[in-house]
Amino acid sequence: MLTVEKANLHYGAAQALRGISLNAEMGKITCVLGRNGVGKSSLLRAISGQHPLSSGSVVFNDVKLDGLAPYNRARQGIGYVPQGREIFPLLTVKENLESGYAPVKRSDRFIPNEIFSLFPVLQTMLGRRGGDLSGGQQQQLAIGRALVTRPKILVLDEPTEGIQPSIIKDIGRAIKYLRDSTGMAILLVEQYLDFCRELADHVYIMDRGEIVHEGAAETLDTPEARRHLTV
Ligand SMILES: Nc1ncnc2c1ncn2[C@@H]1O[C@H](COP(=O)(O)OP(=O)(O)OP(=O)(O)O)[C@@H](O)[C@H]1O
Repeated sequence: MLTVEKANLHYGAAQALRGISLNAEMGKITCVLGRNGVGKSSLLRAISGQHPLSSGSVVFNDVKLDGLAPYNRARQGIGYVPQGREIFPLLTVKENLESGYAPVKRSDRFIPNEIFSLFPVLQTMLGRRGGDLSGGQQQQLAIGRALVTRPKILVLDEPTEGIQPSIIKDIGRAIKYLRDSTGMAILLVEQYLDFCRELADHVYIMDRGEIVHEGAAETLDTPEARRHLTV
């Protein structure tokens, strides 16, 4: 299980996370919802090691991650799919996938077939440049690249952002498959309510750097939860 405890994070004098505590359990999909700018990406950057916490801690399967570099967190099993996907545009799809080899041991340095079963388009486009793919295909590639690192938890930053509905469905199916077949934990932040309602086992809502609601996916339909999500 991933546990974030009393996390505070600053950008200079500006505080983006204010005492955030949450859990993401193995074999469960945990969604963090919230409007623009409430600190969702900052939370994931803190978990993946892209930005340090000012105080508080991140613990994964009893290992304290604070102070570990991103590649060492990847070795601990944290697979991070960043907002905007961050595909290498001039590298091929195959090379982009292979860029996930860095944290894995030599014997695991191959692309698992499962990735092509989940996202067949990646197999047909292996020789194409990452920058030539559509936004939805790049999102699939970014998830594929994270899976190459053999994660125990997949951490996704707005996987539906700017993506057409048919590919959103494919991505939703893939996320459910990964939960059910591998028992990995999935933690995703989103603004797209229906996607979370459909997928989540547990939800949190953030507002201005704080957790303001926590519960089962059905609780998203309560007036109290809606109040934090409407613009
Ligand atoms: N590198 C940075 N330097 C300074 N302030 C930042 C930086 N990154 C984010 N912020 C600020 O921190 C706050 C939280 O931003 P964050 O990106 O975590 O929110 P978010 O909920 O992910 O928003 P979005 O949905 O727009 O991605 C915002 O006020 C934002 O302007």
